[in-house]
Amino acid sequence: MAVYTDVPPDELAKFVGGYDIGEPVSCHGIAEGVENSNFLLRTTRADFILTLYERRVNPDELPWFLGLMQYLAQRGLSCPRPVADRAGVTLGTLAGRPAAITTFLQGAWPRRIEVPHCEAVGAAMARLHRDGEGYTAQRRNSMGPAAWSSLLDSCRATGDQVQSGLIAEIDDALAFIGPSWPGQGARPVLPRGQIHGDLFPDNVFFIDGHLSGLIDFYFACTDWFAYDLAISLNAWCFDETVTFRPDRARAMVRGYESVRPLDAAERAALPVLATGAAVRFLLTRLYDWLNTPPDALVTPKNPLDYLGRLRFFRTCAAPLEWL
Ligand SMILES: Nc1ncnc2c1ncn2[C@@H]1O[C@H](COP(=O)(O)OP(=O)(O)OP(=O)(O)O)[C@@H](O)[C@H]1O
Ligand SMILES: N[C@@H](CCO)C(=O)O
Repeated sequence: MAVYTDVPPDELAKFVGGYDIGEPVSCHGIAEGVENSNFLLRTTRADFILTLYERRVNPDELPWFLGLMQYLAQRGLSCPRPVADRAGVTLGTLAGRPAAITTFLQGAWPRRIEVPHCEAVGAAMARLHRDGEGYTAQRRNSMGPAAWSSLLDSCRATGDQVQSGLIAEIDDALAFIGPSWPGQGARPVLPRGQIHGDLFPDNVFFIDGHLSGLIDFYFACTDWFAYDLAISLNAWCFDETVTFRPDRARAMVRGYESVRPLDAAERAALPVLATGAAVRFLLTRLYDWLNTPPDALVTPKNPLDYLGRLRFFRTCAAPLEWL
């Protein structure tokens, strides 16, 4: 369960009193997620999400994330909208943590992924890329290639306990990715802008098979659009046995291109971008696996699911034959 910080009732009442959203009726910790503490806050007027920012979020960057969500929501993208307090401020402090209240999004994430989900996610991602264009403030990808070596170093001593040879395999992948990444040497740069950066199934809500919205923008950043697609190809297009599902991947790319066609350089870069995305989530999962105490109220995700993805994408020739 991802509730790292308890909120005393008197502090909650004082905090909510700063907003014009009614009186708090209940506030329950939400079991899902691994990054932040999330609560379903029910007031006399409506349901909201209360988030206390924990681990990987740099508090100085919170105004950028909240501003992006506000901007995208104003352009019609269905995503949580930060709620301003009576002074017009969307970011506060609660129980010693940075905290914000956002609107509650109806729907549920798909427990069983079907091909049409993938097409809908592709289209929604492309709309996010298009609609984010007027949000000009940039945020460097703090989980991009520049961060991977030090993450790997922090796992180096104990990583092979998870699987023998794992660290050497990641070292080898990084040596391949480094010079092959867009913008390196003669490699072309790609179209870039605001990306979600973590568009996994548990961050996309559906109602009756229709996509109802996107949540969790706290890894959003300014990066190659095609890298966002590469992240979601990893997250959505493998089954439970970590077998690649080309039907899902084709549907995702089709959905994406119904809004924003990929150019030739983006298509050619997809294998290395997908390899990099596999390394990124393998590393963060590995770090969490090695550093989460057994009695913690959060269940770390299995890093080896991403080793399977990494191996798959490393064997793909460019351009991907299934596109
Ligand atoms: N705006 C929202 N509307 C409705 N439910 C929400 C909203 N935001 C979060 N939730 C609920 O809280 C859960 C966890 O939220 P979120 O994914 O943002 O947490 P996280 O700790 O950042 O997780 P992750 O591991 O995906 O990074 C979601 O799966 C969803 O059930
Ligand atoms: N979506 C990530 C967790 C949040 O960073 C994962 O599944 O590894």
